[in-house]
Amino acid sequence: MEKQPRLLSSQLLLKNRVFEVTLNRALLTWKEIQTKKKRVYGSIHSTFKVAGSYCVPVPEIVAVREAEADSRTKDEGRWQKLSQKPTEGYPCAFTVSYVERGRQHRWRCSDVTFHCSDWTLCQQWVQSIREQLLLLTSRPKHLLVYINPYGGKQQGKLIYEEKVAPLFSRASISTDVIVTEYANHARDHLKMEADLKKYDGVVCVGGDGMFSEIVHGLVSRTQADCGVDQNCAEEKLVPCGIRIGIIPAGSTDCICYATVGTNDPATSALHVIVGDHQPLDVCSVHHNNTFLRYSVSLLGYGFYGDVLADSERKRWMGPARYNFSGVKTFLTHHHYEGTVSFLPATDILGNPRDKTKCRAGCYICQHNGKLLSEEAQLHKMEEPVSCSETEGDWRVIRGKFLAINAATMSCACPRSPKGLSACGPHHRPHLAPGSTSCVTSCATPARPHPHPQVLLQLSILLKINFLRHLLRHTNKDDQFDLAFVEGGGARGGKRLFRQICRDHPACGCTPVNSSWNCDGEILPHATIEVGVHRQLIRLFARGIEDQPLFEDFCTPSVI
Ligand SMILES: CCCCCCCCCCCCC/C=C/[C@@H](O)[C@H](COP(=O)(O)O)NC(=O)CCCCCCCCCCCCCCC
Ligand SMILES: Nc1ncnc2c1ncn2[C@@H]1O[C@H](COP(=O)(O)OP(=O)(O)O)[C@@H](O)[C@H]1O
Ligand SMILES: [Ca+2]
Repeated sequence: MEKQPRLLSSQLLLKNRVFEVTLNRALLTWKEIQTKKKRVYGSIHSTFKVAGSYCVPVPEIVAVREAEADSRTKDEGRWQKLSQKPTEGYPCAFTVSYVERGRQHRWRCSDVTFHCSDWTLCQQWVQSIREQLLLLTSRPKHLLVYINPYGGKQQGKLIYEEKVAPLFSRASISTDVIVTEYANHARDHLKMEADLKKYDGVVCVGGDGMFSEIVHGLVSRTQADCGVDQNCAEEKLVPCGIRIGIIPAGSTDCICYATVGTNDPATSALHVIVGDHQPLDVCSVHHNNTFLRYSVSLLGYGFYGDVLADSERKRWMGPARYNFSGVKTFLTHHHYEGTVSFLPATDILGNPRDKTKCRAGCYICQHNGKLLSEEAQLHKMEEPVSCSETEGDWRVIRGKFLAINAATMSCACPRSPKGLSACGPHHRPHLAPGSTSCVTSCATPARPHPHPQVLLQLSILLKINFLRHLLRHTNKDDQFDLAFVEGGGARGGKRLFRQICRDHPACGCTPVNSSWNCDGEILPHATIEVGVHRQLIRLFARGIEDQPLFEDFCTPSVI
């Protein structure tokens, strides 16, 4: 990093020890100065030695404030050593709150209090840090908060009041809070009433369904303001100008987990405070040229549709309803006949087994997902032909499916920390490359194909394999090396599935239709068209950071 000019540097006390504290535009650093007795030519000299050294990036400082009346009397001896005397009767200490990184991508707000020799110096420090914070223009100052009191374990209000509101107030963020009173309250308020010009962002306290309400409200509002017709499947949608923060308080919370790395309310609040940007792709779902819904996480027919339909009847169980309905659905083993048509994504990175990881500041997400490396060229040539037919550029798969899943993001969540998309080495695709990942688990093939990765198995074997496939969600293994699972990318901006046919007679043991699970909301239509809209929304998130090697709470970084 380019060396930044020093703005301020002083010797200050921290826990009764002397530190050299320095502020520049990028970093706040503090280095301990230990006094050590050293014998030189027979006389005792006091020499300084630099020991522990810590730093916090300025953008990760949450706030600075003057500390309350402090333990100055205790420090008297130390100040005398530094030949300084603290001013009587004034606060001579200031506290810096900053982001501290913990295990598994968790962030915490920590405090460090520095004691100054006089009031003027203390004021100078507080002022200088505040000035640096004011330069961070991407930080939100005024937020509109929607709380779903009904989702997850019905703790949304409590989570916000106890874990989030105190952090927002520490960061001097003002809020207007709406606790929703019915389903689609937040969506309709955003679409028709909210004065969005007043806010720097919208915060959603709830699960993926609540986030979906916010997305629908904002996207619909933006299209209405710009005269774009959502019913026209071919329309290019206009990106939303306002960012969304997600405080996880739902049952799966995969959009939060996949963009931050954990489902922890305080971590999410800190991501909002520091004002990061994470663009996300959004799928639009149409039926007969009528707009149905948007999807950001999972659009799943068959297994996940059936799990959802069953689990909604067991809401009283809370998040555990999915496990119960998951096992039940697995054991009932329904499969559905249908046709999937899609345009393979050959012009982007993020193929199955792509070696690049999508991490904070991802190169692929920032560079329009264009084919940029030789490695990607190679993927293009190796793209499997699979069991599908082709119709021009389109690939068509007909068969009996246990599940058809289109994941616009990794769908990583505590149940499946690596997510379920086929893209990326650990199945964590890019967050905004402009494609969706289509994973089909077929029961019987319409036509077997010799390619080893897409050869489909008979359904009795499939049942065993499907369990193995599910089990692999829970660990690091490759979910897509099983013979009956097909994974592939589908191109964005075009129709992904042309139709899932209802009219093929199914074999006697199978109900005719499942329903679509669209980000956890039931879509009753079977035939749908899906298109991907690149980077349509932006979150207050950084993407998943590379994990530090050390285990314990560790920031401020030790230099
Ligand atoms: C044997 C253990 C297998 C564990 C398999 C775990 C698979 C988890 C995949 C998770 C995909 C998540 C996609 C997320 C979608 C969400 O947008 C959406 C809404 O979120 P919200 O509740 O916050 O509003 N969530 C969902 O649709 C929930 C899907 C959850 C499915 C759980 C399935 C459990 C399956 C258990 C099968 C066990 C078979 C055992 C046989 C003896
Ligand atoms: N006040 C409310 N009362 C009832 N339902 C609500 C309310 N606010 C939002 N909802 C709806 O609650 C459903 C579940 O919310 P969600 O955040 O997805 O929680 P969960 O993760 O538990 O499913 C969503 O369909 C959402 O539209
Ligand atoms: Ca839900």
